[in-house]
Amino acid sequence: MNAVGRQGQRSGASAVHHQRQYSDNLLDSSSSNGRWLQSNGLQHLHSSNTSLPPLQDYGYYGGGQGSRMYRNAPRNFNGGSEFFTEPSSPPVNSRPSGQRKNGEDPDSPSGFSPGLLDLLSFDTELLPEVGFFLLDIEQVDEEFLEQLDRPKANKKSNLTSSLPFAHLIVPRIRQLLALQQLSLLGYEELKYSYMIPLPGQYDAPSLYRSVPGRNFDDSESYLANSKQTGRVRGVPDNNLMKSYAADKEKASNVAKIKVVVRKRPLNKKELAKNEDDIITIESRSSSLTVHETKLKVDLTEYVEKHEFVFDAVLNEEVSNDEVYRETVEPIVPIIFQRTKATCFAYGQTGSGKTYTMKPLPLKASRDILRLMHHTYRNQGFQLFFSFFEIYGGKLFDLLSDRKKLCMREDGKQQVCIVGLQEYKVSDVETIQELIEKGNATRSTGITGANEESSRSHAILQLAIKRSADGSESKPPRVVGKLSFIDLAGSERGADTTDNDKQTRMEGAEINKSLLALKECIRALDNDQGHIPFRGSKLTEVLRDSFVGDSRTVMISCISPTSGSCEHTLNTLRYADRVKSLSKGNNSKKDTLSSTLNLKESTTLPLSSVFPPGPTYEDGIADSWPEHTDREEFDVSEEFQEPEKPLWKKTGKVEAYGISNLEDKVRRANGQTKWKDPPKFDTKNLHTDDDLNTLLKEEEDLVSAHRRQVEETMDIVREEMNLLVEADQPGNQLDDYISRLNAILSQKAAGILQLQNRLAHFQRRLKEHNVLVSSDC
Ligand SMILES: Nc1ncnc2c1ncn2[C@@H]1O[C@H](COP(=O)(O)OP(=O)(O)OP(=O)(O)O)[C@@H](O)[C@H]1O
Repeated sequence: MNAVGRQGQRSGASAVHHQRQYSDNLLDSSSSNGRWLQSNGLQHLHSSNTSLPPLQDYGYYGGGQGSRMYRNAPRNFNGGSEFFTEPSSPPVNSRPSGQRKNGEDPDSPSGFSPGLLDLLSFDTELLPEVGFFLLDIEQVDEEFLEQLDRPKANKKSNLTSSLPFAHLIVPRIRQLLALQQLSLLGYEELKYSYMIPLPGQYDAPSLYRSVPGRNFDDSESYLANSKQTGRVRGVPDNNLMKSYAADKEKASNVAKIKVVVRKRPLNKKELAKNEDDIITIESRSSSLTVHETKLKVDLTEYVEKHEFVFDAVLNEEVSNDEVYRETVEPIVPIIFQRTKATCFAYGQTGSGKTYTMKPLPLKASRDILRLMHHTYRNQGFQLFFSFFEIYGGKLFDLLSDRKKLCMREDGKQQVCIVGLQEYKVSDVETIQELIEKGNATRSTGITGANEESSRSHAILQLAIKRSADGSESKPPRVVGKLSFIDLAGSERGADTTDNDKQTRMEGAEINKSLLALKECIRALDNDQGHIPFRGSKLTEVLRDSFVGDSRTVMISCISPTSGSCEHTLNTLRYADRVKSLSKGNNSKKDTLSSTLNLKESTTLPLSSVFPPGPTYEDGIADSWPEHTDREEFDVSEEFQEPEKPLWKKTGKVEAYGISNLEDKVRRANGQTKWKDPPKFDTKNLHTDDDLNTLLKEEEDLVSAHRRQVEETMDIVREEMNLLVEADQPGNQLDDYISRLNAILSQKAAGILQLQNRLAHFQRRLKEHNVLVSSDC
């Protein structure tokens, strides 16, 4: 049984800059704390804490001795170039007079230097200075609390004096424990380092954890305010309750999946060629419109608009800092709460994936280290760094001269990458060097051509580990992980038709991994028991990021020009599917998103078997059917399984309900936007327009069918995974089969609708032909 408490306090004068100093060791045997423990018969607490590392041993931001400065000006997580250094204790001998080493001189509290102290060294004379204390509540039990509260709670105790403020602190600790029991506070949250505001000192809502948009040093500004105003205010009990509940809610508010789109600016070449920017962005509504130029049957041009809504849409003026704030920053704190998070960039070659991804790990590392050395100080967290790539289905270590790596699964189905170098890192400079080294290896890999980077997935992982007992004597275990993936260019998945076999194979592998990634994310967000991680090397490697509490941020990168229109639409459709098919898609914005995207996908008016002909926006009713839309991902050979065997196998297709029918087929459709559906009237048909309409419908039909095929492909792959898993002991084959049946029922309904649609089209074409021949 032991507890470690520390108090933080604000330095004296300056509101802008202030200095912090830390005790050399929380439980220095010569400290007042040590003496207090001894005098109170609690020396066992003392000795059990000697495993704690000395506080000055950070090696953070270059390390070194001497007092380091915090800037107490507003600052956000990413910090950037901002001045932020961690304090450390100056050598004892060099301490200025007037500053007291913790516990050295208990009789002169007025000379007490600001810093973190052991809870047990509280001194009543420090009352105006005391801010909060940190508590390793895992170690706290009722016996301990009683001992702290001895005068009231345990008259028979051998303690000779009570811990100062025990009467204030103990009820707080009990309150926290009660919150945990009420599930308002997770055990993990409670377990590690809590800063508990001292009653009567602050009415600050939550000092113990940073939240986005707030300084890590907010606690200090609270302290500063409190001191400046000289106010001593009570903290209503329910305020604390509320703050914990609110914080918990905040953590759970970090969306499981967040899809952000980033548009890059026109580059020099594009500007020189006077290329059009075809993408308009409405940041406030997180929407964007792609203006696609098409040709009518008479070869006149018209513009078709495709609208999309995502969680955030970033225009070409948005900086990398803002991208970080929008994407990764909110998930950094929760990886200390046993969360595995993945951030990946998706998009065609040259759309800005690397440009976007490159700065993120460094910014995240900075924040992680800041949390480790500040909020989670002395909790035994360690940061590990690794960087590897997947190229042609094989793994290469980017920090070991592209050494080939093997992936293995242990008995507990934990994936480990044999031979992968993992570096323990404690400062940003080292991380920066490692990132640069990995990037250089990546871009000069194999052929040395930059093109190759577009054909590999680069995975940079930041793992937070901690040994079970918080000490370094045992090997640390992963607490949370943040993976950054710079994916292969999405258009590469379509290289399966290339003449070169190598290129085809690469394309198939990329295709497979992009599909598998999408599937895993969807399965994750739907809390499906089965995550189809075996779909590709990429998802297998990321397996541990797909189990437990996970978060995914997808950044879709798009190029602005008309030459990239097709790829841009494919990227946006991929992103849309990742987002809109998810169960968690229930925020206000998301509802808007699905509504809008649904509106866009009304190409097949399912409510009618004989749907009216469409009118396009901008008064453009007709279009020549341009079959320019390539498969979003060409079907790789191994996915080209026929549907039939599946249907036969289950034998239940006819019995399936047609629920979610419209939804399913709408999803399977393209993004073509339609105005109010006009009435179809054969009498008013005008030859060219009608032909355009019909051909446009045919195009839509083909596109719907294409999506059906893609879905079938997914199902086949899913089924293959299921069968593989079913062979393993303990798996429930029945569950798998019924889930498969459910998927197939939706599929069957979709195909049925497609058939109806086809019949309708054939009828209309016939009518059209009759009309044309009578005109002649
Ligand atoms: N938002 C942006 N602002 C300014 N320049 C950008 C932006 N996004 C991309 N660029 C520039 O565009 C070029 C291509 O970007 P980048 O290399 O990141 O593309 P990519 O998608 O990673 O390509 P690949 O898949 O081939 O690796 C680079 O020169 C990059 O500096």
